[in-house]
Amino acid sequence: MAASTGSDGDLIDLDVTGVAHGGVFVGRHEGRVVFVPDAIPGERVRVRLTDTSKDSFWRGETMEVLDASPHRRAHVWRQADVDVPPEDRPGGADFGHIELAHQRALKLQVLLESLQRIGGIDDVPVAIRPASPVLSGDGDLIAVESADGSGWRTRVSLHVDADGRVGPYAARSHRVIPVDDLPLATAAVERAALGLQAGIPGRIDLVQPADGEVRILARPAPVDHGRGRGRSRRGSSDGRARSHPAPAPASPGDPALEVVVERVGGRAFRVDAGGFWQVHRLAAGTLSEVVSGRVRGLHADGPPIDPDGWHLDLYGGVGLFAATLGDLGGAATRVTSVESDSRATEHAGANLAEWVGARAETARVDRWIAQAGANASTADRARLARGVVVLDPPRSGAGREVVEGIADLEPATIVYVACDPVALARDLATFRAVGYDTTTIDALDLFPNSHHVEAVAVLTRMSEPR
Ligand SMILES: C[S@@+](CC[C@H](N)C(=O)[O-])C[C@H]1O[C@@H](n2cnc3c(N)ncnc32)[C@H](O)[C@@H]1O
Repeated sequence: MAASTGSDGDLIDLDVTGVAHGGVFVGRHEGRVVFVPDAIPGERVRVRLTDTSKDSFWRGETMEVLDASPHRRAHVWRQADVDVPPEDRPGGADFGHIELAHQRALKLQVLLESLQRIGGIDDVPVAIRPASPVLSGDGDLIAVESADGSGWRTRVSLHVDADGRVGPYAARSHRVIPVDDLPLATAAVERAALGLQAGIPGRIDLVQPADGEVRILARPAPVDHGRGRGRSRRGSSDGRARSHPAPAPASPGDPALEVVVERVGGRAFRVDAGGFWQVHRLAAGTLSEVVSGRVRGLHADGPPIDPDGWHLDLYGGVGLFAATLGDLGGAATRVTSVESDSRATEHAGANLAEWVGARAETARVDRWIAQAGANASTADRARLARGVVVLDPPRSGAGREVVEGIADLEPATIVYVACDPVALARDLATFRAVGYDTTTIDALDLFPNSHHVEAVAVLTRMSEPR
């Protein structure tokens, strides 16, 4: 078939047939793949082409819905709806126009397709579910996911541009969009955000830890002494996200370094206000519960984790999953949390103080694993082989070197907590090649109204240790 012709700015009508990784939808125009946001499979939409530079696919933006899916609803964020000009739609809620149950079905589909296509995994049943509710000791509901998936963000980043505008970035852009509401944020974060006055250009993080009080962390953009030529502090005029200067790192006395407390069940975790903590108000509890439940499920007849094992929490942050393992193993649990951020490690040390065998180490996981592989004594290797390794890497995943290094330690069980389906699928394929089978995968909707999905995969060793 002759290749279709088209230019940026052209309008085409597109039958949307599928969902792709990254919050975009896909259709074909005269045989050529076109990716568009703000649509739903089954819809016919009018699209303005925005990138026709590639032969293999084009990109566009949805201007109008010609034939709506029965799963379309009024966008949870009014300003992000399809009747607003695309350049004025704030980013961060790219599934907000879809009924919540159908959002979950689409996320599950993306995960399953990644697992099959990239991971070669098609024999593990996977279901998706919302965040778990929090119950009181008497079983009363204390906190629950909202019916429309709003009000969950305890952390929000806004931006101040050079003209003093405050707001989120527009979708796929570094253009600041002033907004009237922030429906994904908790009510307190939304209130605080909408009350912000413009300050110096840069980022403003709003954080609501367990005490309920919102911290406002101003992160001015670093002064660019000419080294960042070609990068723009005001964003690029074509509306696409490009290289952007990161805010200056926190310095002593910075409110980002204030120590706040987060709670999971009855347990308190110290964390820097500007440090990493799960964003959804129910996420840390949900993930801890799933990890704990799956590990317990492997050993229904004995202790949930081997009391003689050495257990690891890799990419451990302030020790959330090390504590989960500690709760499973009891006071003497030997568990090590490995994390590259030294302040997070410091907090992990305090958070894990009740376990005499717990340690928190500041290191890059790849280096720590390589050293353990090279230097562990025979006794330590035997303990590691009886242990559980939890890993919760950033979006890019763990990668081949880390996966092979973990496999070299031959732990009995691996629990992989993932926030990117493609990176997870790639790493699971590597794990399989080095002797680990994926036995269960739980998909969790911890980012409602966005395309993001969390997954917890459990892997077990295929054969006896060497
Ligand atoms: C997704 S967070 C998980 C943190 C923790 N498991 C939790 O749930 O609170 C990933 C963590 O990995 C850390 N990190 C990123 N790259 C790392 C690396 N190469 N080695 C060690 N830690 C890393 C980050 O600082 C961050 O704390």
